[in-house]
Amino acid sequence: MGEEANCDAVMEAGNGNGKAKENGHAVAAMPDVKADDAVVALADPRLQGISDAIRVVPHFPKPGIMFNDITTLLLRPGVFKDAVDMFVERYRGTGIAAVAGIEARGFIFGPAIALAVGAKFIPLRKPKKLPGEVISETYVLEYGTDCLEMHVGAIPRERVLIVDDLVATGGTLCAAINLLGTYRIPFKYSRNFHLLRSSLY
Ligand SMILES: O=P(O)(O)OC[C@H]1O[C@H](OP(=O)(O)OP(=O)(O)O)[C@H](O)[C@@H]1O
Ligand SMILES: Nc1ncnc2[nH]cnc12
Repeated sequence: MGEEANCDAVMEAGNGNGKAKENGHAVAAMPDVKADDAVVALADPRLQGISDAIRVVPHFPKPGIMFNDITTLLLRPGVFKDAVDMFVERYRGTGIAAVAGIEARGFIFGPAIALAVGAKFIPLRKPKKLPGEVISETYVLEYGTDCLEMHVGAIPRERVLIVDDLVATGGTLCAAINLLGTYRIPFKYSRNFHLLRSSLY
């Protein structure tokens, strides 16, 4: 331990309360992004198309939830490609050795990004899906609790990009960070996690 932080937490294509759709921009949870990068990202014309392609379904799966449905984006190959490309362009050549995708929607975007940046893919799965020895992290969602698991043999010692479709409460992303950090995140970085957690909840 004592090494520099080497796990980037990324991604969303809308947020859970529909505000990302209101301002017309996808919101990215990128704790390592500098202000200048954020301005460039918001100015990217592809973001409007991505935002427009995501259907917002009110009161699904229960009253009060504004559900950001990415299946409508997947029906438009050009926009789907834009979403993948934006992450590939940001992370290609940055030393990402592994992409960790969160089940299930992180499995839609993660492998494409992994292949394009030349990284391996690590599935972070829901409980009782992985056959080998696992480590687990339970977390709270907008509509219940859940758990993520990762094969012990997949624990990366390298720079990892976490990919999912959306951040709502941030509980899933924090669980993924905790899971990846179980054996390798130094104290210095844990403090950053705390800031990330605060900003997302
Ligand atoms: O920020 P949070 O409040 O944690 O919510 C975001 C998570 O919720 C959704 O997944 P969900 O658990 O619904 O599972 P699914 O991908 O299998 O539909 C979404 O794909 C994120 O993983
Ligand atoms: N508002 C939302 N839309 C889509 N998926 C979600 N997962 C958690 N909250 C969500």
